[in-house]
Amino acid sequence: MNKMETLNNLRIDVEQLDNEILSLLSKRGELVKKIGLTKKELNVNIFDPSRELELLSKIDNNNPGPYNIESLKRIFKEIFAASKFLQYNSELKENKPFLFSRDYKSEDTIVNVNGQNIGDGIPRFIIGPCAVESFEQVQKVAAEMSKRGLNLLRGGAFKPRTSPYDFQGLGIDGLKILSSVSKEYDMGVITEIMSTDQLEEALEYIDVIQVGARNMQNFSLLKAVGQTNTPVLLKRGLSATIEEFKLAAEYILAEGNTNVILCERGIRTYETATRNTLDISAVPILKQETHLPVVVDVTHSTGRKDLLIPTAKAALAIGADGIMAEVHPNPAIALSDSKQQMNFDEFNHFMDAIETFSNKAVLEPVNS
Ligand SMILES: C=C(O[C@@H]1C=C(C(=O)O)C=C[C@H]1O)C(=O)O
Repeated sequence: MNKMETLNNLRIDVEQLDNEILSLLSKRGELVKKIGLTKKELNVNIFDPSRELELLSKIDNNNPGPYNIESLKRIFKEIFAASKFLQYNSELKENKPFLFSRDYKSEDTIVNVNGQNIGDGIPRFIIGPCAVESFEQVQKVAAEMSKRGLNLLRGGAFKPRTSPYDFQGLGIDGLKILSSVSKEYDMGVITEIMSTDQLEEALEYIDVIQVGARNMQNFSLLKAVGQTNTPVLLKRGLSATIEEFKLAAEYILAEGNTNVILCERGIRTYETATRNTLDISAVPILKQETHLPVVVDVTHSTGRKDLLIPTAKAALAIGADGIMAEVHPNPAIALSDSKQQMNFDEFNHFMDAIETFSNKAVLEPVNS
């Protein structure tokens, strides 16, 4: 046998052993999963450091060589870590699909807000000023929306501003304005609540609680809104992955509130041409992987009025259930986001363009 053949034969033996190690690891994995389920019944922790130390010391005592004990410890610590992962995941994945998932519920969730079924296949429009500034300001916007048959009114009363010196919103007075205007025009009110202590009082005035991007992982707020029956519009965090976004929704669903609407509002990237980068592919991913309605906030994702029409068209074309956009009677003097809110002419032009587009899309479906 020449040297090359010897090498090949040795490698064949190594592969044989690798297969045996794999099958032993697989058997170990199955045992570890059973241990995990037993621990769950006993209500004890998955991670057991003293058990791991005991196993490492046995490995040290029984080590026949040639590997040194430090190498073996690293290998076995990896095995322990993979085993704990199996135990945590067998609990989550095998016994209980995530409540947001299509595995848990295959049909689309439809959230009814003031007679509008968000998620039923018809595009919905959530329109209003960035911040509530006065009764007249909100009333003017509502009147303009009403002319177009729109009845989902947004407006911020509690404003999470980047600078503490910027306008922080009118608070409860802002909610009262939203509520009385919405009664006058028969509209549903969507507004952001920033903390649990605002929640109870706010519920008297609003129809949809918005959890803003900066609060997407405020877990106590998510749990608190989950304990209500009021629909929740959950915005994607500034730098949140889709996985983190879905898990934030899970916090709300796990408390029993099934009326959750997801809102893609752009994410932070290196790109500076837009305020945020609209992650348009998040829409079909969320539609595939969750049963929840998905809306796109074209104002915050772009921060540019010239991009509102194309991004809204793209959002609807790719499967969004609705569009959120900001409108102000006089954006130049708005107390927040003055550059990105539409005035009434721009708003009507926007709606004309989107209505034509979505009717056309319905009449002439694009064959893929
Ligand atoms: C399997 C167990 O759970 C964990 C994983 C271990 C392992 O892979 O051997 C050991 C201790 C625990 O941290 C166990 O407790 O026995």
